[in-house]
Amino acid sequence: MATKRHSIALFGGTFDPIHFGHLRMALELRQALGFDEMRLLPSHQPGHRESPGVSPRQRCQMLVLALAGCDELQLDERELRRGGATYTVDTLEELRTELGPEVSISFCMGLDSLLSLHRWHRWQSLLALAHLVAVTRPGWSPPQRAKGGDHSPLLDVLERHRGSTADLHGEPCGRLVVREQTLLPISSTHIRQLLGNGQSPRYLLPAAVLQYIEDHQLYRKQNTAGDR
Ligand SMILES: Nc1ncnc2c1ncn2[C@@H]1O[C@H](COP(=O)(O)OP(=O)(O)OP(=O)(O)O)[C@@H](O)[C@H]1O
Ligand SMILES: O=C(O)c1ccc[n+]([C@@H]2O[C@H](COP(=O)([O-])O)[C@@H](O)[C@H]2O)c1
Repeated sequence: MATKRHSIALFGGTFDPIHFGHLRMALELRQALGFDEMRLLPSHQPGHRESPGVSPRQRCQMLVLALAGCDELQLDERELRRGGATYTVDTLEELRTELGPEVSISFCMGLDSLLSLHRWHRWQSLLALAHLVAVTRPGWSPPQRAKGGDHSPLLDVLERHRGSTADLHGEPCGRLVVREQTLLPISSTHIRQLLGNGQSPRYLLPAAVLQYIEDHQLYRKQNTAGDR
């Protein structure tokens, strides 16, 4: 029978800005899957999408405010410290070197992120470094092979590595767990749109984060560059 080893979960994102959807997902995952640590991991410069509208430092400050007083979630700033284009495989390699081969590392994401995994930098190396945990989000269905369906490298890998919650604790890496969880229908895009239209995103994100956005006049229509 598998023994429980120290387990660290990472929840990576652009967090532009952080909102209650991210925070609830991270907290519920930690509670439901029994991770010893759950770290929010803001990316520096996502290689796969448009540059965020505010600076990495500002996104990080909003995370600090969002996590204040919460012992169950931590902030991991390594991607911001590393700078440059952010690739998850680099982060996992760095962590694996730091933590050694036995600690369980799980990289958590929404299902929308999992569906584009085959476009991530060196994606085939990810499961040799960590487990992947994907949470279903309204409007997205888990990947499925069509009857007599095409060859899909992503589906092949996902099927081969499918595992259970127990595997996340019994093994250090190499399993994919897809978990159904009620997700709050909130997105950073919607929050940015509200602010851009002069409307309040109140109740979608922590009050301290909204106060920071207002104090620094972020996400206004004319403000797209931030203070990089
Ligand atoms: N409402 C939500 N509940 C749970 N997870 C979410 C939610 N929104 C995004 N996520 C997940 O959080 C991670 C980081 O997402 P990201 O920072 O891009 O947030 P977002 O709200 O999707 O932003 P944007 O609208 O700018 O794309 C991704 O894995 C994504 O699937
Ligand atoms: O490494 C990659 O190529 C890669 C491509 C897309 C997304 N990611 C990571 O997935 C996480 C969620 O991304 P996003 O764009 O939804 O914020 C975040 O930690 C990104 O760094 C990583």
